Amino acid sequence: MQSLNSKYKWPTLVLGKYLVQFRELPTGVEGFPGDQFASRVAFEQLLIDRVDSLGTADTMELTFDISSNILNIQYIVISVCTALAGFLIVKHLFGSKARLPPGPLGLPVIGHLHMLGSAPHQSLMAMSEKYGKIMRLRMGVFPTVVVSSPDLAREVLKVQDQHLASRPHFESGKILAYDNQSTSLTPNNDKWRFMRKVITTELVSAKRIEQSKVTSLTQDFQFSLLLADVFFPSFYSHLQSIRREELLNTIEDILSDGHKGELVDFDAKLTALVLNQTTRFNFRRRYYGTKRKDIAEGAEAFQALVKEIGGTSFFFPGEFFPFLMFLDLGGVEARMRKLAHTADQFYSSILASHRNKDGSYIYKETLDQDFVDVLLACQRENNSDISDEMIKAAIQDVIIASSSTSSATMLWTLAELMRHPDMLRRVQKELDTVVGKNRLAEESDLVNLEYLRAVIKETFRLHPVLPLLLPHQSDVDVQIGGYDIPAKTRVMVNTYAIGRDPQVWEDPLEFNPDRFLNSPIDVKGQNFELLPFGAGRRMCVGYNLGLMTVENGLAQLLHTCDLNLPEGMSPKDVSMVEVSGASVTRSEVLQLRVTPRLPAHVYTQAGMSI
Ligand code: HEM
Repeated sequence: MQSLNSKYKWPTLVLGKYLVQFRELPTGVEGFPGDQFASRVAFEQLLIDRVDSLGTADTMELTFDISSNILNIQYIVISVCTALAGFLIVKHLFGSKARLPPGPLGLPVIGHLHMLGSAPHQSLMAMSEKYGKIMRLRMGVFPTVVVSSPDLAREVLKVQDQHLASRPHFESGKILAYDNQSTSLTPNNDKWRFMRKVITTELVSAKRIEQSKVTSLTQDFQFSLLLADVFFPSFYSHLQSIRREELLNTIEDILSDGHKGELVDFDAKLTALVLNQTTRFNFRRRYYGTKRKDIAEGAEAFQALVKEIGGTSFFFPGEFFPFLMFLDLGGVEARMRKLAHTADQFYSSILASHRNKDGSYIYKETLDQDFVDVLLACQRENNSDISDEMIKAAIQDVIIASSSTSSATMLWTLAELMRHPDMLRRVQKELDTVVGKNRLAEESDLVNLEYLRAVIKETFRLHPVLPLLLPHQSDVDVQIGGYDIPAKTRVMVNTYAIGRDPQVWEDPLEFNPDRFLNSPIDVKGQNFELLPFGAGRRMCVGYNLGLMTVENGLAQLLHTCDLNLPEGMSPKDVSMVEVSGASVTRSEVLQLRVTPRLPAHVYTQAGMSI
C-alpha cells in the first residue's frame, strides 16, 4: 500500500498520529464519516481512496479535533523540556503528608493525559470503576480531581461550593475569550458576579430582581444593576415573542422542505433556530442563514466562526504545559489567534452599530434595547470597570454557551424518540390531549406536558452535553470525601458517569422516561444524581432559558410535525455515537421525513405558508 506521506503533502498535525478524528469534512468530500479509525493503516487507506476518487490536488486543508490525540513527537519535546519542572511541581503539591485521593499511576511529566482518549468523560467513567468515585490525576502540570457520585458531587457543588467556585486559567481563554473575561471562564470575583446578575436579569429570568438582594457587589455595580433592572420588564416580554417568531420560522422551514419530499436536516435547522434566537436577544439580528429571504449579510462567516470557537477544545499541549505555549506545537496557538482576530472584528462591528460615529451611545427607547444596549448602558454609568473587551467576551460567551448546548440536547432527544417509536407516539398523544389539534402549543402548556418533560430529563441523564461540566478550581485547601484537596487543584464532576451508575439508577443504560414520572428529581441543581446544568454558584446561568428552548422547541415540533425515518432505515439504525468537542454531540446528522400533523387552518392562522 502506498504511504500517505509519500503521496500527499500532509499537515504537520497528522505526522506521527495513529488516531485521528475529523471535526469537519474535507472540502468536497461528501458524506465522509466523522469517525475514528482503529489504525493508521485503515485511516490512510480510506483517505487515499477518497482523495483519489476525487482527483484533488496534492494538498488538502483539513481540520482535526486534537483533543485527545496529542502528538507523539510533541510528547517527546514536552518530556525533555518539562521533566524537571514537572518533578518539582509534583513534589511540591503531593510530597506532603496530606491524605490524597487514590488514582492510577501516571507517566512522568504528562501525567494521565494519554489516558483520556477521544471521549474523556467515557475514559474517566471507566477509570472511576477501577480507582474509585474520587480520583486524583495529573493533566500535564495540573493536579486534577474527578468525582463520579451524587454524594461527592454534592460536596463539590454545595458543601464546598464557596471554595470551589473558581475557574482555572485557560491558555485558550486567554486568546479566544479576551484573557478569560467571559462569564464562564472568569475566576470567582466581582466582575463574574456582575455578569451573572446582568445575564439573569436581562436574558433569562421571568422575575425582576429586587435591588435589596444585591449585597455582594460594589456600589457602582449595584447602580448598574439597578439600571439594568429598569429595562427589564418590557425586554422580557419581547424575548418571548422573539422565541416564538423564530420557532415558527423554523417549523415553517422544516415543513416546507418536507413538503418538497426532501429529507430534513434537523442538525442544520435546530442549530439555526437556537443561534438566531440568541443573536436576536443579544443584538437584534438574525445571523444564521435559513432558506428564508431575510438572511443577514455575513451569515455564513458568522456561522463558521461560532462553530469553530465553540468547537475549540481545551485539550491541546499548550493548555497543559503553558510554559511551552511559545513553541506553538501543532500550530494551535496561531490558528486560535487568527480566529480571535476575526471574532474581534465582528464584535467590534456590533458595538460600533450601537454607537454614534463619535463613540457616544445611540439612545434608544427601553423597548428597543437589546442585550448589548444594556451592557453599554452599564458601561456608561461605570466606565472604568466595564471595558469593551468585557462586553465582547460576554456576548460571545452567551452565544456559544447557549447555542451548542440547547440544539444538541434537542437532537439527542429526537434521536432517542426515533429509536423508540412507542414513546414518540406517547409524547404526541399527550400533546393532543393537552393542546388539542386546533391551535399551536404555547409556553404555558409546558407545565402540563409531564411525559415530554420526563423524556427530556431521561435524555439529560444519558446524554449530558457538558458531561464534565466546566472545570472548577479550589481557592484554598479543602476536603472532599475525607481526602485532602490542595488549593489550585482542578475539580471535575463526571455527570455522565453519575447518569449511568447502576448504584444510582435501575437499568441505567435503558432509555426509560417513566422513571421520572411522579419522581421529585429535577434538573435544577437540587438533585445531585441529575446535573445537566451543574449546581451551586457556577451552575449554568442560562438554565431556565436553555430548558425553555428545549422543551418549547420539542413541544412545537412534535405537535406540528409527523416525523419518520428515511425509507429503509429502522429505529435500531439510529446512531447514538458521540463526538466530543466543546460539547458532546451526535456523530451523525439527523435526517427525517416530515409531514404536517395538524389541520391546515392552524398553520395558516399562525402565519405559516406551507
Ligand atoms: C440545554 C441548554 C444548556 C445546558 C445543558 C447548559 C449546561 C451548562 C453547564 C453544565 C455549565 C457549567 C456548570 C459548571 O461549571 O458547574 C454551564 C455554564 C454556563 N452556561 Fe449553560 N447550558 C445551557 C444553556 C445555556 C444558555 C441558554 C445560556 C445563555 C445565557 C447559558 C450560559 C451559560 C454560562 C454563561 C455559563 C457559565 C456560568 C459560570 O461560569 O458562572 N447556558 N451551562
